[in-house]
Amino acid sequence: MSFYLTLAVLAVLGYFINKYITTERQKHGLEHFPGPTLCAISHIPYSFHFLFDHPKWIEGLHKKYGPIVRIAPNELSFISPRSWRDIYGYRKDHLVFRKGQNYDAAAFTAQTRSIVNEQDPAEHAKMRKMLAPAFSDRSLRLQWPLIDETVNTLISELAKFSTDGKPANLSLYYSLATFDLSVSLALGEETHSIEAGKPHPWADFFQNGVEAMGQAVAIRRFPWLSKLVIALKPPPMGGLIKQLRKHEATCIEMVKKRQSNPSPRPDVLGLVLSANENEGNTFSTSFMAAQLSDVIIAGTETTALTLSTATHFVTHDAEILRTLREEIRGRFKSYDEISPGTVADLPYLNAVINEAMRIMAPVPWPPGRVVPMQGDNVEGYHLPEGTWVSTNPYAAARSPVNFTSPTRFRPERWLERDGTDNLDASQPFGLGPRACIGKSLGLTEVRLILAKLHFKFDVEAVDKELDWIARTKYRLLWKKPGLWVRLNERT
Ligand code: HEM
Repeated sequence: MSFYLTLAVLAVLGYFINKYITTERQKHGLEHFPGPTLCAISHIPYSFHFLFDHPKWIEGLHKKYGPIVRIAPNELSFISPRSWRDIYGYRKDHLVFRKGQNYDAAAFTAQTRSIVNEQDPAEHAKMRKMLAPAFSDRSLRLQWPLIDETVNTLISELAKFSTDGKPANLSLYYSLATFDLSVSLALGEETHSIEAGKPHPWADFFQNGVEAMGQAVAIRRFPWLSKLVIALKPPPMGGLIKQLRKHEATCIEMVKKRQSNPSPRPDVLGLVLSANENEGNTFSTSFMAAQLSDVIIAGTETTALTLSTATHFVTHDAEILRTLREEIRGRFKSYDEISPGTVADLPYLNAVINEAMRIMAPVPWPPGRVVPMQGDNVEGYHLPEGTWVSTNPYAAARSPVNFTSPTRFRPERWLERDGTDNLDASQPFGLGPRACIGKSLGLTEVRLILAKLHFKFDVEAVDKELDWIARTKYRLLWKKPGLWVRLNERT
């Protein structure tokens, strides 16, 4: 009897679970899209993976389910070049897809909106216009001497390793250099972490605080949990929230300091203030600090990761290293000829950089957007209003649907006239109105550092077996492993 009773209870339970799953699957009108059942009914898988391995998880889902995957109850992930254009680009007679709630977890959101997290397209356009004068070609030219000076400091410090015959950890030195560059170019503050050979105290935030933002993104998908965490501040969240507040206070202090010492130095703050003064615009200190915090966060580890990925793959392939060296050493007769103005058109160097950003997208999270009023088409499918969508930068650029031998580092694919790769599937700087405002600056930094490095030194990897992709951990941005090299200065 008890056997039949158990069977009956299980049957009823099974019926209700099945009914629940079917109802949840159909709730958002996305039941026709493939994906794991748990993702269709719960945010748990998305949030869990957001804490640890999101890009690699999404890459795996696309391999299993195809080019469109339902990754959360109300959310689809895409990988095609067309989806980049549909979701992020400008389309005639279409509304802009605004940023989704993932961006609410950024620094300063409790006080003010900023360029990265502003969701309203009209408000964002105003902010972008306000910051644009600092990122024009003219401004970049004014910043060239500042960039050159910091890169020369980096190369001089690295030369000491060559003299001492000790290996250097380029992962570390790239982060030190891009941090010094970002702070100097944003705020005019000198942090001298290259010379110190270790991160500036403020730079701690850029690993741990950014990681905290990633945790906040994961938690915010469960509003009750989010409230609980804010109220109880359990470790490590309590410490990380404190660190976020400290970072905000540091930014505000630095902006105040710079505002009380007006100078003609062409840093972002100076350029923005003078351009907007002419227009009669004024901004609160916390508003400016939020913008500069974004500029520093957005410009530091993205650039450092690109440098590290490029260096890793170049030093693990003798043919690529030889071709790159020949191009750089063939183009320049002396070190002093290498400058921000002369490194732009080295085709093989640019191909190496494009390939590094393809194989390891520096911004690896899904840049989520929301389908606007009355729904819209993405990749030919009409999606209901409010659906969350993204093209996954990591999965798209590493998909065999878009690239032949996608896990192979092959700069030549960027130089082939009639190659078969869908190069447009790799969009490391994003597309459309929210694309990277610092693209030219970031590329100038990367080109200059790599050109000077390979002109000055023969660079040799210490760990020939290092698996860069496996050892680089996702923590909203990437946490890089050590990249140890021997540097032999050329005579
Ligand atoms: C290799 C280097 C870089 C890469 C790959 C990169 C990538 C990106 C991407 C993908 C976005 C769009 C993010 C989104 O939609 O959520 C973005 C936005 C942004 N980036 Fe970069 N970035 C780099 C360097 C820089 C630098 C050097 C700066 C400034 C100094 C910078 C400042 C910004 C800002 C302010 C935004 C927000 C733009 C907006 O929403 O209007 N980035 N970046």
